[in-house]
Amino acid sequence: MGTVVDSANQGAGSMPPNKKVTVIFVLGGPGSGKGTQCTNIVENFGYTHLSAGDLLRAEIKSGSENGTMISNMIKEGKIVPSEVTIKLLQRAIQENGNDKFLIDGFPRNEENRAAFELVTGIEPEFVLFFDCPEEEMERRLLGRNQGREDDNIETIRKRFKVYMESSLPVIEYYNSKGKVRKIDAAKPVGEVFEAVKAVFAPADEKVAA
Ligand SMILES: Nc1ncnc2c1ncn2[C@@H]1O[C@H](COP(=O)(O)OP(=O)(O)OP(=O)(O)O)[C@@H](O)[C@H]1O
Ligand SMILES: Nc1ccn([C@@H]2O[C@H](COP(=O)(O)O)[C@@H](O)[C@H]2O)c(=O)n1
Repeated sequence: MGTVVDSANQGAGSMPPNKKVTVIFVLGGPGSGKGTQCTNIVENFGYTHLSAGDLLRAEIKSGSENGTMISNMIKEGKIVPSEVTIKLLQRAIQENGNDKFLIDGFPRNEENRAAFELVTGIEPEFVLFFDCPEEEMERRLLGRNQGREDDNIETIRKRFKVYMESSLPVIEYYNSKGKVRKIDAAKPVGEVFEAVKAVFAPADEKVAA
């Protein structure tokens, strides 16, 4: 795997000294299949999956003082202030023994991206981008059935708007740096994973070499 960040050189409030981490950002629209494919990547390539949305939902459940604010933002499909999400991601990385992380659903906007880089000093190895048409994502979200408060048509439409206006520009930013690995996510799960494997397998061989 290419650049591995040495945390000793990272920004203020970063990882413990000498903890080297490799980070891959997993991005794509709501319902594009990020979580589903992260599960497959974890099983096959030894990464730890950190979903920003899951961390925020766990924070609500924990009774944190930020819980109500986070819950309201999620119900509206809005993006939670970066400092909150970054703190959760940092803590999850620090507490985990692994050194390879899939960060799913982050960065969601330019503020997320710039603040994460500033605070942690971490640059992603690459960005795995699940590209899926909106009508397919909508169909999947309406059928997900996991009791999520934001999987209703009103909030889904708001999430799509935020994705188009705030998240796609972040993907474009990384694309301009040659860091985006784009996957056709409209195909069945197994076919999508075949394309994902092709991205990870050469990187894994490089680590072994
Ligand atoms: N390739 C696929 N074909 C059909 N259904 C899929 C595919 N990938 C995932 N799904 C289903 O679509 C729904 C959304 O998938 P998933 O939760 O992985 O998306 P996500 O991108 O993580 O969503 P979110 O950003 O909202 O958390 C789930 O019910 C999942 O089982
Ligand atoms: N970087 C992020 C990620 C997520 N959120 C909020 O959580 C909602 C659900 O996210 P999923 O990735 O699980 O779909 C999302 O709509 C945001 O409200 C966030 O604020 N910042």
